[in-house]
Amino acid sequence: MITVDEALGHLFSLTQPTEVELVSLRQAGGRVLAKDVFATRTQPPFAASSMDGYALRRDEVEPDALFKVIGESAAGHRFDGELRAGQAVRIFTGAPIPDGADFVVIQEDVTRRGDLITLGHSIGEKDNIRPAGGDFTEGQSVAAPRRLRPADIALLAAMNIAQVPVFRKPVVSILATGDELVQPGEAPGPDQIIASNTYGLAAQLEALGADTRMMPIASDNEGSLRRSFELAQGSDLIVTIGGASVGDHDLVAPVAAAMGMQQSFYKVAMRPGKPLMAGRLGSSAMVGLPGNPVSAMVCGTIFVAPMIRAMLGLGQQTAPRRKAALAKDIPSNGPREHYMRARLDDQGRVIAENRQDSALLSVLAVADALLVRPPSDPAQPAGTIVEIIDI
Ligand SMILES: Nc1nc2c(c(=O)[nH]1)N[C@H]1C(S)=C(S)[C@@H](COP(=O)(O)OP(=O)(O)OC[C@H]3O[C@@H](n4cnc5c(N)ncnc54)[C@H](O)[C@@H]3O)O[C@H]1N2
Ligand code: MOO
Repeated sequence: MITVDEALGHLFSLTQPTEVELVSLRQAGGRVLAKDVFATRTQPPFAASSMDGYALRRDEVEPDALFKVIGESAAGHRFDGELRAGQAVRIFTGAPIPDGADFVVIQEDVTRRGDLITLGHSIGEKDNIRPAGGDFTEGQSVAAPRRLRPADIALLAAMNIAQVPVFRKPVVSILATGDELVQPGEAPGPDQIIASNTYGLAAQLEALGADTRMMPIASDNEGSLRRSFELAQGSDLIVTIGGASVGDHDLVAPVAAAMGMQQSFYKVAMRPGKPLMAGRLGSSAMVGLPGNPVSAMVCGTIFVAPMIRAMLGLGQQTAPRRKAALAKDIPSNGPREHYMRARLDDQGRVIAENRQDSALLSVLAVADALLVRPPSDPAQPAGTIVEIIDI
């Protein structure tokens, strides 16, 4: 059996970033910027007022000074003339500073009568002017790769970048196998259960930016599995679930092999997730996840999610870990790396769930984190610092 890190190394060598496509700004949120982009303009393009008030000359500011208001500068409509000594221009937030002015007094500090204003006694030093280019200048870049957050979208919009180069969403076909499975909403027979982890995995990978396709459930026979694999052809990644172990009905590996899969590995020293398999099938990377629902979801976090990030050009990174203190003792671990389902208490300390069976979705659903136990880790008392992966 290989280690989790070795398995990840193999999985990364099966992936490559997808091609670059241009999408409109409205479609770009959450996508990964594939090329550096450059501001096509300067913002603000002119010195602008940051307050509603009066533009005038700084060297004329003194208590009780009197000015004549000679016009108005509003956002979108500048004052066309030039301001001279003793003059002020009514100005609003975002409006261009008139030529000749270098200071804005906020209207709260001014008394106006007709077209005359008198300054108050506590004007201060702040000029209330945003200089041209104070936010960004033409040619300034936003560097790729970067997952575009709402703030990035606003910045690209301000830079007048309407079409954004992003990595194409990797197409992931998800293929459940097993005679016992029916889709949610269908009526299961007496020996059947509902396919669940396929839906969990699809939600997980969609949230990361994959375009997931749910294949029909394959029955436990060669013909059915073959048809499902054929339907999934051309995907960037084919993820099978179930049929990965050593039972008589575990046909994923033999059928994939008969269809030409070049296997990179089978079995990883981890718990849950031991019977993980991967390889290349035609033009697709293929990962065979174990069927136990929690095993499939944990492998989704530890293996498939990093593959998707790599395909999206975000580099080859393991699932992010952080440190936390144990709130309760934990028993010794066996020979495989263990990803225990765990909760965080209100002080951020971690508590391993009592029941760790890889069939228990209700336990996974209330877990906040996976507590990572190294192979053969001895029992640990409360207070020990451990590594966790937020889920
Ligand atoms: N003799 C051995 N038996 C098993 C071993 C072993 O090493 N020797 N490994 C165990 C481990 S660990 C796991 S994990 C499972 C993995 O088995 P498979 O990948 O072959 O999965 P199945 O047998 O098809 O299913 C296991 C379990 O999960 C349910 N299942 C399957 N697919 C789905 C789905 N899409 N949604 C919900 N539930 C699903 C299935 O009904 C089974 O209950 O093997 C152990 N056995
Ligand atoms: O490793 Mo299996 O994935 O424990 O349930």
